Formats: sequence, structure tokens, C-alpha cells
Amino acid sequence: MDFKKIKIKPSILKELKQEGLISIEAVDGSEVKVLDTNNLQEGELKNVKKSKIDKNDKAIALNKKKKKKLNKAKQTELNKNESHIVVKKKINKKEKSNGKISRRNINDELSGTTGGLNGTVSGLSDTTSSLSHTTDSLSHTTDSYKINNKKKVEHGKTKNKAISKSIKKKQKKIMGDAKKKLKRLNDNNISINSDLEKSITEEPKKGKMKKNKMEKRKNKMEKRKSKMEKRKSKMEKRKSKMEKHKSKMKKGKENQIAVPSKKRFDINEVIKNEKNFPKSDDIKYLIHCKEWSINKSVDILHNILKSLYDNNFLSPKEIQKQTLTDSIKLKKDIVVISKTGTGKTLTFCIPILNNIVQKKIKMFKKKNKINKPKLQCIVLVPTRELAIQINKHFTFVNKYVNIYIATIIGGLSVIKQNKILAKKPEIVICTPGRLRYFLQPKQEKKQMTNLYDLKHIRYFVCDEVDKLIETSFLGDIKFIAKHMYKCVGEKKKFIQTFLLSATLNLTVQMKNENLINLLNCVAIRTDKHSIFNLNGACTVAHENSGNNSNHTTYNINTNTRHTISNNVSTCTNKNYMDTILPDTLSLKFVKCKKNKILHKLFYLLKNFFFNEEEEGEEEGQEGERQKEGEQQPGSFKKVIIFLNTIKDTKNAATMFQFLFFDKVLESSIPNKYRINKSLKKNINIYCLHSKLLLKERIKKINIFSQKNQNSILFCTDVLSRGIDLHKCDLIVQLNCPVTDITFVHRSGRTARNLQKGTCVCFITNEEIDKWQISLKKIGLDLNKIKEDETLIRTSDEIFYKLNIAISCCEEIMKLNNMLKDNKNSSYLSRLAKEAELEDEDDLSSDSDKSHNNFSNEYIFKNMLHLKKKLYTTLYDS
Ligand SMILES: Nc1ncnc2c1ncn2[C@@H]1O[C@H](COP(=O)(O)OP(=O)(O)OP(=O)(O)O)[C@@H](O)[C@H]1O
Repeated sequence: MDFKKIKIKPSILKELKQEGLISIEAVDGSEVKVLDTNNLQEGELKNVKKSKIDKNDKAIALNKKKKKKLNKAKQTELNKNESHIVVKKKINKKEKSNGKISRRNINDELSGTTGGLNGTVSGLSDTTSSLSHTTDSLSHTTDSYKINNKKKVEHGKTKNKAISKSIKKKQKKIMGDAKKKLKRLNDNNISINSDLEKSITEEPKKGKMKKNKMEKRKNKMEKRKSKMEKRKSKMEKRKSKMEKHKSKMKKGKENQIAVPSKKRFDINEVIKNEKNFPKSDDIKYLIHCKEWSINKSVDILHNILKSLYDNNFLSPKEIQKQTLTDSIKLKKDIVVISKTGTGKTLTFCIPILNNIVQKKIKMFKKKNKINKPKLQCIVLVPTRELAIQINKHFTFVNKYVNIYIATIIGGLSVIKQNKILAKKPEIVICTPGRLRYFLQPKQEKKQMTNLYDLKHIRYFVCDEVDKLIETSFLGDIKFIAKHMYKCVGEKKKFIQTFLLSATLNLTVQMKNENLINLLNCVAIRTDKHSIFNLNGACTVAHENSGNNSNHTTYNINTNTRHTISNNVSTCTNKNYMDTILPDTLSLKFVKCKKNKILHKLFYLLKNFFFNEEEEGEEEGQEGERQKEGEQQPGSFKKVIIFLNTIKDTKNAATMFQFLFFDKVLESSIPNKYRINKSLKKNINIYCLHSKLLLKERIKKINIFSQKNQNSILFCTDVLSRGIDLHKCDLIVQLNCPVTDITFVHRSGRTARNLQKGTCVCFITNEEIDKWQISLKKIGLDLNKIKEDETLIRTSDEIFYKLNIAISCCEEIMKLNNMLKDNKNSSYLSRLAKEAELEDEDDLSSDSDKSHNNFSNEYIFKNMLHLKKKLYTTLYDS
């Protein structure tokens, strides 16, 4: 294959090269010949005829002229910019005619692209036009070459047909090849053009482009940096969230379920502590040890004494003093009847832990080995909250012993609890229903849970036993007791049982059949038990018990029941106020009409929290307004208000949130509709009932109990039993309780642990008979109970204002419900939109639709107006 050479004067090429305008390179070494000054010099004389050279010279001469123009353009503009023109040309002998067209096309395109350019571009167009001239001249040379070739072929026809045939064949072949190559050439030319276009358009802007590019790069880098920073901050936020969550979980777990303490029981450490703790120089600790030894009659481990000391249980309470000798030293069954808040929980926590550890130490010293942990104790309680509270008490005593204690209650994951049981707790605190669940093997597979085997049980506790006898629990307790005694077998006689209640004596007096049932299934060892009744007399004027019921009234069949009933009933005849309710409790009542309960309650609470002089203040008046947050101990008050139904509890809580301008309500309202008025003392309002999730309930109890702030807790009887809140100054019973026993337990949430407390009962005309009967059952005479003084003195003017305030509040609550409706309907419509149901009327029921046509703005405006009125009425006068 031969190459047709392009003749371009080397001087032009040099200059173009030097200026960086042209670079010539091989596309394909086999087909393309690159022309440069060297091969021009060598090749032109050998392969190109003189005529063609002349023609080419002419073209080159033309190029000379163009070159001058080019130089001018080059000097003016191209000094700044570098240009690269890549020219790739493939020329074949047989491409002459077609090549012409293609080259013309190329040139047209080149001239087209260059035509529209500015000064620089005009120079460049000149170079391209010069190129077109050179290519034109090339076409001429190729044309002439073709003609010559044809003449040769014609001449050969006459002489040699074979030669002509072969030539034809060759021609055909060559033509075919030429066509193919032409195509390639076109493609290459197109690429050249695009390169040229790019280079031509880009070159003049290159300086700016570089700057722009740099700026863009900088921007990109900055963007990346900011993105990275954002990511980092996000990650940090996530981390902190995770940490918070973890700490919350830890706290929650501490409150909810007993997870294995970090340290597990270590016999060597316990023995070491037993040696080291008594060596203490701390006189206070030594006195503490002496107090708990109860005249050296009780031998409590120093591991336990130290933990009691650390938790400020510096001396035993009366009920503890009386019971510990029998429970620890003599290992008797214990029945405890003692008023609310007198410290019954420790009467079983201390002996159980003490006896378990003592046994372990004894075994270790005897056999020099420690037995594997086994479930030894079951504590049954009626409520989940109480189970958690008892766990806390155990944890206080368990500080240096580290025995694994678990809480198994309803409302929490069964799977998780089963896992906890697999870790072999030695004490399990549980509600009857959940324990029964774990004792029943799964029907299909007869699969046993981790709690199934109770053969090692040696301690059995029923706290609030008179609540556990309620029908809903009794079946479960019977099942549990039967299963436990079956597992234990002959060792039943070693089980130490604890029954505790503040009101068991009342239940005994009332001939409760369920109690007889329970006492029949829970074994109290006749020869080894003690009954401690600190409540004293039981002169209950029970309807069915005749005139004097202070002696056994049961038809007792078993020794156990006989013993308990006798012991509980043989009490001295005292005034009931001295016996059933805490000594430090002050009991009062408020008589009122049903529709005035909330009016009077507000007035009572307002007086309780604020002195007359301290009443509300105007916006912006800082005065002595306390800052949000914790208050000094003693400067804050806590109130619990008991109601009979969940609905009433919720409504009352919401109303008092408005009446006391609880900040929680304002937080969900847009700024411009907030009243921005606050009371001198911020009062937090809480609401608690059984429909709340267990976690929420526990959270609220903890917040109410632990926050040192003025607080009011509206609740149902879910909280009436056993719960020991850190501080409670006032109990209000807004309705007559279902039973007299409930009355005692409600009242017992205050005046605990010898602290002072008040209980106020609201007695309406409708409920007065019910109250009288209920109080009579526990030996109280309504006529002898004081009426609350603050409410006796209420003037008509005050009531007039209270009427306005309460009706304002009712209006606000209606508006609040409208807001909720709007929120619900917008939520539903959003859901419908997401589900693409928005236009399908038939799919939305009436209940789905909003019940009002008022906009949120309208509602907020009205609420604000009413709140201002409310504030002026209650606090501005
Ligand atoms: N020895 C003690 N020293 C100091 N405080 C004690 C002592 N024993 C118990 N307490 C505290 O007394 C309070 C009441 O105790 P506890 O809850 O055991 O009473 P309770 O008799 O079980 O009441 P309830 O009948 O209402 O369940 C608790 O706060 C408890 O921590």
C-alpha cells in the first residue's frame, strides 16, 4: 500500500508546531504516513512527479500568503493560548475521487467551524483554509494520477487481456478498500472537527476556564468539606443519642427489670467483707450495727449491714425489730400486719438475703465448694409497679452480696424474661399471672420454660396478701402453690413463708372466703410461724359479724387458719384512728355538691400551693419567680388525687393543666398564641391509669417521685397499694373508694415512714351514705372527722370567680379537643393520600372525618382569649 504525501512547507509546519497549533501524529502506523520535514525532504523527490510538485508548490505558495495572515493573528491572540490541532490523514492511491469529496467535506466543516470565530478564530480559519488549499492541490494530483493510470490500462488492453483483467480486479479491490478507508477517514475527520471545534472554542477561554475550573474545584472541595462536616456532626449527634439511649436503657432496666448486677455472687469476696466490714472505725456504722443486732438477738451478715448503712437504713423500724429475730434466727414463717408505710418490705428482704448467703457461706466452709445458683425464692405481688419497687428494696440490701434477682411481670417481653430466667436468678419477684405462664409447659411441644423447676424453692412471699386473694389472682396462686409444693416434695417443710399486708386484719374480720381458700393452699407451718399484728384492735362494726367481732368468727378447719384468725382477731380494743391509719396522718373531709367538686378542688390546691400574698403575677414581672428546675427540699409539695374511673382521671388532669397553666400544654402551641403568663410556682400535672403502657407508668411514677418540684398526680387505684413515693404531702380522694380497704391504702400513700401527711376526702350528697358505711367498716365515724377549714371559709365572690374559671376551662378543653380532631383528620388524610385513597369517598367513614369546621388558627385565637380571661379571673385580682 502506497501513501500519498501531502506537501506542506516544513517552515510552516515548524512554525505551527512551535506555536503549538499543529501536531501531526500517526493514527495507524500501517496505513498512515506522517509527514514531517524529514520525510518531506526524503520522499518528495523519489515518489512525486515534477508536475505534481509544481502544483503543490503553487498550493504552498498560496499557503505562504495565508501564512502571513496567520502569523498576524497568531501574534495578536495566540500568544496567550495554546492550541492543538490534530490532523490525521490517510490517503490511498485509489481514494482520489472519493477522497476529494471527503476532503472537501472536511474543509467545509473546518471552514464552517472556523467561520464564526473572533479574531483568534479568523487566524485559525486562515490556517484551515490554507489546509483546504493544500488538500485541493492534493486532489488535483490524485486526479492526474488516476488519468495516467487509466491510460496505462487501455494501452495494456490491446497487448495483454490477462493483464487488463487483473488490473480490473485490482481496481475493484482497490476501490472497495478505498471505500472502506474513506469511511474511516470520514470518521476520523469528524473526530478532528470535533476536536478542532473544542480546541477552537475552548482555547480563547482557557485562561478564564482555568480560573473557573479552579474556583469550581475549590467550591467542590468546600462543598465536600461541608458535607463531611455535616456527616461528622450527624455522626456525633447519633453517637450522643445512642449514648443517651444506652444510659436511658440502663436506667430503665434498673427500674423495670432486674438485670444481672455487674458483679455476680463471689463467695470469697463475701467472706472477705465479713472479716473487713466489722473493723470499721466509723462510730456511726458501729452504732448502726448495734441497732440492727436488736440486743444481740439477730445475727445479720456484715455484707447486708453495710449495704443497709450505705442506703441510710440506720436502724430497724418497729415491725422490723419485732420480726427479724424470728425470721432470721428461728427461720419461722412470718405473717405481718402493719400499717402502710411502716417498712414491711424489709421484713422479708433482709432475712431472705441473709439466710441465703449464710447458707452459702456455711456450705463453703464445710465442703469447700459453692453450689451452683438455684432459684430459691419466689415473691408474689399484685401489681407490676409494686414488683419493681420490691426489686429496688432487694437491690439496696444486695449491694455487697450480688445475688442475681429477677423481676418477671406482665406487660414486658416473655422472650426476654425467659432469657433472664436462663441466667439462674436466685430470687424472682413476680405477678401471679406471669409466673403461672412460665410454670405451664407449652402445650404442643411440652416445652419447659426456664422457671419450670421449683424444687429448690426455700422462700415464698405473698406481699399485699389481702389483694392477692381477689378472684382474678386466686386461681393463679392456687396453681403456683400446688406446682411449687409438688416440685419441692418432702422439703416443703423447709419453705419459709412470708404473708404481709396493712389490712389483712380487716379481711379476716370480713370472713372473706377467698382468704380461707388462700390459707388452705399456702402452707403456714403450724409449729413454726409467728404472726405480727401491729394494727392492734379490730373492733369492726361489720354488718354480718354481730355486735362484737373482735374474736375469731371463722369456722376454722385447719390449724393454720385457726392460728392466724385467732391471732389477728385477739387485739386490744382501741380507737380505729389509732390502729388502721398511719399515726402521722391527718384526715379531713370536704362536703360539696357533685358539680362543684372541681371548683373546690382547685381552691383547695391553690391554697395548698400558694399563700394568699404569693398569687399570680403579670407578664414580665420577674419578682421572686422561681426558675424552672429543681427546688430546695421542703419548698416544694406533692399531691396525689385518686379518682375511680380512667375517664374522670384524664379529664380532671387536663382541666388542672389549664387551671395551673402547666407549661407542657403551651409547648405545643405556636408562639404567637401562647399566653406567656406564668405562676410564681410552676406546678407539674401528671396523669396515671391502667390504660397507659407499663413503661409510661413507671416513667411517670419515677418523675413524680424523684423531681423536686411542685407536682400533682391524678390517678386511679392502680397506684393505691404498696407504692412508696419519695414524698407525698397530700392525698385527695375525689370519689368514695370501691372498698374500705382501698380507702386505707389510698390514705397510706402519705404519712409514710413516720412523715407527716394529710388526706382529704370529697364527700358529695350522692356519696355520703356510701362514705359513711365504708368508714364505719374500718371503725371511723364521719361525724368525728374534721372538715377542711380552707373550704369552709369560701365566700360567694370566690365561688363566682371559680364558676367563671371552670366554665372558661371547659370551653378551652372543647377547643383543645377540636385541635386534636383537626390533627387526627389531617393525619388520616395524609395516610389516605399516601395510600392513594384520598378521592375515594366511600372509603372514609364518618368517624374518620373531622367533627368541626374550624381552622387551627381560629381555635388558637379563641383559646388564647379564654386563657387570658382565665388568668385574669384566677390570678389577677
Ligand atoms: N429501717 C428503715 N430505716 C429507714 N427507712 C426505712 C426503713 N425501713 C423502711 N424504710 C422506708 O420506709 C418506707 C416505707 O417502707 P415500705 O414500703 O416497706 O412500707 P410498707 O409497710 O410496705 O407500706 P405499704 O403497706 O404501703 O406497702 C420506704 O420508703 C422505706 O425505704
